[in-house]
Amino acid sequence: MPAQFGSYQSEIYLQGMSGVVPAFTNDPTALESSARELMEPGPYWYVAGGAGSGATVRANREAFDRRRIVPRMLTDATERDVSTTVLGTELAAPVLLAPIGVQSIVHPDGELATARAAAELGIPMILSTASSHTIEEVAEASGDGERWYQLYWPNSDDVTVSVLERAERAGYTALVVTLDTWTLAWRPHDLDQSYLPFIRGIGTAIPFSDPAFRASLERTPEEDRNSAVLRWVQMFTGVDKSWERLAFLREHWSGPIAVKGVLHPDDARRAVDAGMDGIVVSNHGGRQVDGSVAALDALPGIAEAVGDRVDVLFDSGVRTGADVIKAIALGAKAVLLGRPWVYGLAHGGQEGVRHVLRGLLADLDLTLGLTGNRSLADLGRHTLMENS
Ligand SMILES: Cc1cc2nc3c(=O)[nH]c(=O)nc-3n(C[C@H](O)[C@H](O)[C@H](O)COP(=O)(O)O)c2cc1C
Ligand SMILES: CCCCC(=O)C(=O)O
Repeated sequence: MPAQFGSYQSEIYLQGMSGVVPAFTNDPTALESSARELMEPGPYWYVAGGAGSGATVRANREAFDRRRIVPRMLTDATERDVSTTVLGTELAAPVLLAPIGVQSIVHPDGELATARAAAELGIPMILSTASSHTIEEVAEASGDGERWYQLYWPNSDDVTVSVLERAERAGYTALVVTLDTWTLAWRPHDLDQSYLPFIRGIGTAIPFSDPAFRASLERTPEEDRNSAVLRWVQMFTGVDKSWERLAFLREHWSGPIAVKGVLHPDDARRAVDAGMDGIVVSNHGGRQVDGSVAALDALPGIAEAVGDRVDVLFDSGVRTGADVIKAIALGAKAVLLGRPWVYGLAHGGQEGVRHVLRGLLADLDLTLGLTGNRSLADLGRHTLMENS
């Protein structure tokens, strides 16, 4: 049975007829504005901010706005199917939750709330290595939901193996290895806060939970929390790796592996040569290289370079159903959604995340139909027109 996400709109009509309006706005821009009012400035700017002048955050949106969809008429798109398969996982819609760290600074339930909302809707959550709840706690919260794990590749083989084994034992199937944050970028908002929000969020779980990591410390996190957090940052960022070293991860992870943060077609080819199963075209939501190419502008060249040898995923700037359609038309199999559901989390924990995801899925389904398409396979470069 194809999922009929568009029926969400009918639910809203019915609510309206009984005089009830939704608890949260359906407008992503308004949701971000009210999150800004709700959240403390430190956590808000940690989420919303970008590297340097913010040029890449803006470029990501500009690249979407520059491309327009050309709708087709009388194609009988009354029934749609937005399902797809990515890295061996069957998805009801081409959407996953991007890995987002330290979610407890946004809402006390953090990753647990997000995992529950994602599982309710059948959307895989990619759990960040920088999670403020442990791998095992989040796995339990996700029930029978699909689980993917994101790796910040530690500068210690023992810790790497320990973290990967824990994730596999907890039922995580696919691995996403983030390449673009081997050190944190120049982020003025966070520097102005001395990274306090991040330190607060990371201190709640990670330094305390991994046995191999604990063994690497001179004093336990309970004795010296600040040193443990500092050690975490040094160990989980701090060192660039090589393409050849990806073989080590392959040895220690039995499921599919994707690399995240690829923006150049030659790097995409290297990922294929290194035996990766997927690539996430991403500039980390504009948080790493100020002035970087917009991720959407990098997507077509990469999709062309790798063909169907690996699954191409995309993130950075997706806000609406139309954005998902544009990314798929340019060669992505699915997209990762970042900040919008974090603002949902700020508004109402699990309920807020669910609200954002349901809205996006309904918008995608309706917009696909209204553009005259019945499935994702109908989309391609012909779907879009580029404005200069
Ligand atoms: C607050 C925040 C924390 C993030 N933490 C991680 C992380 O722990 N690991 C990771 O690979 N990417 C992380 N990212 C990047 C996202 O996975 C994703 O690439 C980005 O948010 C996509 O851009 P968008 O927010 O514009 O949709 C983070 C992004 C934000 C906004
Ligand atoms: C070590 C970095 C963790 C979070 C992250 O990826 C981000 O803030 O963008």
